[in-house]
Amino acid sequence: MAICTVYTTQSLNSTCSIYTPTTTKTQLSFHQKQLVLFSSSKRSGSRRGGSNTCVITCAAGDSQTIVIGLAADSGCGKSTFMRRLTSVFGGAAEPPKGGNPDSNTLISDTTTVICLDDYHSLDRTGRKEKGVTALDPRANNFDLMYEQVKAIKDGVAVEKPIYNHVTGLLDPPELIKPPKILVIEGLHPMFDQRVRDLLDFSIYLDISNEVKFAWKIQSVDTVWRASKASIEARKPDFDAYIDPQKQYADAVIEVLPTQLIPGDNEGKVLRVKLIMKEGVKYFSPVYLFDEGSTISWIPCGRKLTCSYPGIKFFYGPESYFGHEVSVLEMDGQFDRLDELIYVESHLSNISTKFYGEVTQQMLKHADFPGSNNGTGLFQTIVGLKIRDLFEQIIASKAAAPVEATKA
Ligand SMILES: Nc1ncnc2c1ncn2[C@@H]1O[C@H](COP(=O)(O)OP(=O)(O)OP(=O)(O)O)[C@@H](O)[C@H]1O
Ligand SMILES: O=C(CO)[C@H](O)[C@H](O)COP(=O)(O)O
Repeated sequence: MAICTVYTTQSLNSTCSIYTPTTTKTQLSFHQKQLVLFSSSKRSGSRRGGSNTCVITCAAGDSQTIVIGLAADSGCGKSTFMRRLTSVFGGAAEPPKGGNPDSNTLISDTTTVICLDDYHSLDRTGRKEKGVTALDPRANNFDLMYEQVKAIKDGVAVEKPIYNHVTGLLDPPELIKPPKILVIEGLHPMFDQRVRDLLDFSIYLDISNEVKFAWKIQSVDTVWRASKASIEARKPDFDAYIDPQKQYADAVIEVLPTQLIPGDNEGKVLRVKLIMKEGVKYFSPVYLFDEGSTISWIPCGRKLTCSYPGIKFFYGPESYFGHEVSVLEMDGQFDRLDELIYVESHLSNISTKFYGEVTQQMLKHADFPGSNNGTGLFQTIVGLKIRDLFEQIIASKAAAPVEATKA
């Protein structure tokens, strides 16, 4: 907390203006805000407010960390999504320099991504002994998770534990300094209400079981039976503790088998839904052609090459866990990523900074899983929406006056 002493006959530096009703010395206190005063004979601002109120307006508004939650089961594309998100902000995301080589943290200029596995309270042996999975709340320390996410949000660095996925042990902690954007990704970012309330935006990756199996088979084909068995063993806890979090998410990316090939369960062609909650501050849902209408669109034709089974978009309003949402759906896959610009130009509210930015991002990461379908497209768009949300929050803080009563 910094103390700011305000003399009404002085002006503040160029980022601040002071409006005060008297010429007497006034003391104000700020949370995480330091104001530099310069002596000047000029008086800045004008009289405003009641006789007992000082108002200070500062352009500096980036002292508080914005917190984003990303929930999903393991192996559901969180890391891929994080790579797309950090790329939107520019700069590479890397583990903390000189730290534990098995750290789960990724730091870039703007973002720090921490993995909530680091709040496991039981290590691998401990879970085995107690007969609980990592998805069980009893295997996680929500008090510490809350305290540390709150501290970071308030601008205070923390010593966060590390869960080592190589050894299955809890390693000594690592220092996490408050970034501009903190992403907490993992199994439980929206499970504990205290942590949930700290989130400025939340996302749930909802991968259907059929698709989960398909992705596991692709990634570890030699032990796919074990993977399938592990998905099945985790399912009761997944259903009890992970899946219900999607009701709290501001955006859900739901991944299902295609409907374009009757009876298809292969999980190669995907039907992906972007479910966007209405009424979320600083977040305006994406729409296709005409906001609020219901539209089914097959873009294949002169401008978009589509081989079998083609591509189908859907857009419309729906209800999701009692919330009003907008849903954008894409079934099928792109043959040529450079032609994605045709689809992008028909979408609105995608928060790009220039024409074709979605297509540029998709082309840049063409080798990431899901780049030829709705998973990559919607992850990229959500990344752009988060950048927009961040910029709006910063701008609103810069514009917001700080009010204090005269001491
Ligand atoms: N959009 C996608 N399309 C196809 N396969 C995908 C997609 N996203 C992820 N996968 C597959 O799932 C695997 C896991 O992806 P990723 O590492 O991004 O998930 P994760 O949730 O971070 O996993 P973990 O929790 O195990 O760290 C990838 O290796 C890839 O084979
Ligand atoms: O669900 C998980 C989240 O990633 C992991 O299974 C959990 O963190 C335990 O990890 P490990 O299997 O490496 O002991």
